[in-house]
Amino acid sequence: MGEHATIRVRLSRRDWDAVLFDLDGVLADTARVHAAAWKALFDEVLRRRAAEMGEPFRPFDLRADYLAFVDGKRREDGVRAFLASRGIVLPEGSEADPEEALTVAALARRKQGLFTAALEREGVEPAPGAVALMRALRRLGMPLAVVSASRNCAAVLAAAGLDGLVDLRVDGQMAAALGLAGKPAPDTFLEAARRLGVPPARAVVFEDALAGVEAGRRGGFGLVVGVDRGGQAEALRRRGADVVVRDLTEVAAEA
Ligand SMILES: O=P(O)(O)OC[C@H]1O[C@@H](O)[C@H](O)[C@@H](O)[C@@H]1O
Repeated sequence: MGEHATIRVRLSRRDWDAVLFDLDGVLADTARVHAAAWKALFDEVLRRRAAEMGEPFRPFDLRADYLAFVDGKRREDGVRAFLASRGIVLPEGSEADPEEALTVAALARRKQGLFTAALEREGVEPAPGAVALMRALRRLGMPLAVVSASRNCAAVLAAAGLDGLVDLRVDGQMAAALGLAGKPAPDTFLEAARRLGVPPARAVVFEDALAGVEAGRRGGFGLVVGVDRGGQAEALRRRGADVVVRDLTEVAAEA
């Protein structure tokens, strides 16, 4: 990306009353950390399965499988959706399951261990353009929320130095406490709009996940901006993005 990005979206305070951002892959560069943790988890399961069934090992695809089945969804929904794509249905299990159990609960817990370790190893950076756009919007008095499926949302926001820039966080922990359905259901975005006191039609959603743009569209948000980290612009449009940008350097704030 050159110094002067093409501006594809201009957000004015006259047109919009709030902006709701997804976190991983939109505000922070953590989508790759999640994807790598998912791959480590699933490849181990798939290897075990292949050995048991005498079948060839077909690894988790960091790009295609992540984007289609896991991205943007609650942790347990990601476990179920990817394994279902390989014809594998596991028992739900419970928090009491041992570490190596083949249950949804045990796999979700292992994913968290892998994610935390990777985060500590690699750190988190804000995504390109995120800080500048958030600051510019705040100067205009635009309320900003982060709406994420992640139960690590608060920690990631803080690690990326973005926690002081948002007015509201609706994350995986709040969704679990309130019983809100995860993306692609619109519930978490609608909860954010409700808490900010703005009608969805006057709010903008930024999302990089297919499940996320679908949630924005189903929620009746005024503008759904897809963020394409590479190669899925068309798919984002089909699932509900009104416009697609490559990153937040292509978005400007205007009075
Ligand atoms: O496991 P967590 O941190 O609660 O996050 C759930 C999901 O959060 C989403 O934001 C990510 O796109 C997914 O990769 C991740 O699995």
